[in-house]
This record gives sequence, C-alpha cells and structure tokens, in this order.
Amino acid sequence: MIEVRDLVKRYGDHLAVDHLSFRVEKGQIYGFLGPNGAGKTTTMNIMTGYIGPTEGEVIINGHNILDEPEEAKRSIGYLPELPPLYTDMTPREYLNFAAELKSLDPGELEESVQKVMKLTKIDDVQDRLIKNLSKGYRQRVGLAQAILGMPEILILDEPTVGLDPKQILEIRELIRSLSKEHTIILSSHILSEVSEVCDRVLIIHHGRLIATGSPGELERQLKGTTIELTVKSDDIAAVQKLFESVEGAGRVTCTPAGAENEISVAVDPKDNLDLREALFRACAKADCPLLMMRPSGVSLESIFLELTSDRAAPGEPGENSTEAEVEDDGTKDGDDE
Ligand SMILES: Nc1ncnc2c1ncn2[C@@H]1O[C@H](COP(=O)(O)OP(=O)(O)OP(=O)(O)O)[C@@H](O)[C@H]1O
Repeated sequence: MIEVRDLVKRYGDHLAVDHLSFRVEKGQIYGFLGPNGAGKTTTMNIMTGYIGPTEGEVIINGHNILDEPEEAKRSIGYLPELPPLYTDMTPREYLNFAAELKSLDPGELEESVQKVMKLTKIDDVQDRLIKNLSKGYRQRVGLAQAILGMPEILILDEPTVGLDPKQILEIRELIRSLSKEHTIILSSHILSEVSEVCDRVLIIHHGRLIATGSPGELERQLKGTTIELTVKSDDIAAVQKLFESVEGAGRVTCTPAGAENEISVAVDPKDNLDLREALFRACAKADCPLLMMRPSGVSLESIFLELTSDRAAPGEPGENSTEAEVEDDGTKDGDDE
C-alpha cells in the first residue's frame, strides 16, 4: 500500500533521513517512534509530498508521490504537527474550504463536511471561531480536515502533542475508531502512546530504522529478562551464594529490602534462560522462604532505550533518558526548505 524505498534527506550537511525503507500494509495502525530530531516529521513530509527527498522514493498505492502527486495524494489525509488552521474561520467554514481544495464533489461537499464533523465530535462547535476553541478541539478540526474525502491512509504527526490528559485519551480513542476504515501512520515520542495505540512500531533513530514489529514482538526481542525476588533471611552473603549457585544464573544482586529480615534479589539469566523454576527449587532446598518472585517489567521503553543508547552519537543529549518521554535533542537548524 505504501512503500518507502531507500529514502535519504539532507539539509545541507545534515543527514536527517538515512536510507530509510519500510512497507505499510492496509488496515493497521503504525507508530513512528523516535526521540526529537530522529527524522519522523521529515519522513512524513516526504511521504505526503510536502517536501522532496534527496534520494529514494515513496510509492502510494502504486503511484510515485513525485511523478504522480495527484493520484498518490488522493489516498492520503495528513495532519501536520502544526495544522494550518485559519483561526478566523469557524470549523464548518474551514472544512468547506478544505473540501474545495481537495476537489470533493460539490454536490456531496456539505454532507462530507457534516460527516467528518460528526466523526470527530466537533459538530456542536461548528459555528464558533477556531481561535476560540481549546487546543483539543482545534486538533479535532485538524483531524477532521485530514479525514475529509475519506482517504484510505491517514498520516498524523504527533496527534496528541500539547493536549491535556483527558484530551489525549479522547484523541487516542478517536484514532482507534478511525482505524476501522483507515490505515493510520502516526508519529510520537511518547512510548506508552505507541504501545497502547499501534499494531506495529517503527523505531527511528538518527534517520535510520533500527527496529520494527508489533509492541509484543519487540518486547520478546529483549533478551534474558531479569528475575526480581524477595526472600526471608538476615544473611545477605548466604543468599548471594545461594542464587549464584543456581545453574544458568548470571549476575546476582542482593540488597536489604525495606522490611526486617527481607532481602531483595535480582538475578540476570545466562543465555536467555527462564530461571523461575530453578530459583523456586533452590529456595525450597535451602529452606529459604520465597516471599515474592516476578520478571522485571519489560516495556517498549526499555527496548527503546536499549536500542537508541547503543547507537547514540557520542555526547548527544537525551540518549539515555529514563523518562517516558524522550528528551529533546535541540531545535531545528532551519537552514533550508
Ligand atoms: N527545514 C530544516 N532545515 C534544516 N534542518 C532541519 C529542517 N527540518 C528538520 N531538520 C533537522 O532534521 C532532523 C530531523 O528533524 P525532524 O523534524 O524530521 O525530526 P522529528 O523526529 O520529527 O523530531 P520532533 O519529534 O522534534 O518533531 C533534526 O536534526 C532537525 O533539526
């Protein structure tokens, strides 16, 4: 449906997109995940024909976005990071204007506008000036514009950025409901958003695709889950020795737990082994009460951090952030385009 082939974008000397290739199949929600400056917006702008690539090509439903822009763009609705809204218009006026620009059939124009306003739940504010709407409602107007004409593919750049938690939930819900009829590609630097909303994730870093798969597949790729335990004992050295003697155990870290006579243990397995049963038996054999055992949480966040920190450019800020939102690595240079 969409094929991105060996895409390269240079801004002067700066390589923003570095030989990026991927395919987007029908009927799923794809998430572009990457820290600020990874190249997400640039890739989306190229896919939607807003800017041209330095090298490579984008094929939408068999049409090259550069050679046959009209045919290719017909299948795409785009919500840019900053939707170009005319704030002195009402949503209805703006959407009528956008429908004309999209060359929708004049006979069906009013009906199409009403339909998208209903879908995005802005029909009750359709006659208010956009400048008087909340950010969440403005974002909905942008989404309504993207959906107008019911294009097969929706490309949404950071659709929840700047919204409050309630608005974020509403927009995510809306995106999920739209996925019944549209293939959706959205970008985000919020890991939880991508793992919650998307069927497939493309992790982009320094303009390159570094991992792709469903959130579950990516989680399974992370090798050797650490097991966390709490045992009842006051002899930390003995507990350390006990777990080190378990076959397949790698590094063992013991620390006093908050409560008296309790020790917290973390055991890293060798060779991706599942150590739970062996750890249980070792405790039973040593008559060491096992109070708690669980695999440490493997999240998309840990995968993201592992993947991006491996390839971090030396000295680049934000690469080892432990925040759920990845740190900003600076502003745009803005030297061309
Ligand atoms: N018009 C431009 N001129 C020069 N450099 C640019 C331009 N647009 C983007 N860049 C640079 O290209 C790189 C990729 O930027 P891009 O906006 O595509 O990243 P992003 O992943 O979308 O980031 P964000 O999450 O901050 O939007 C960044 O280093 C950015 O500074």
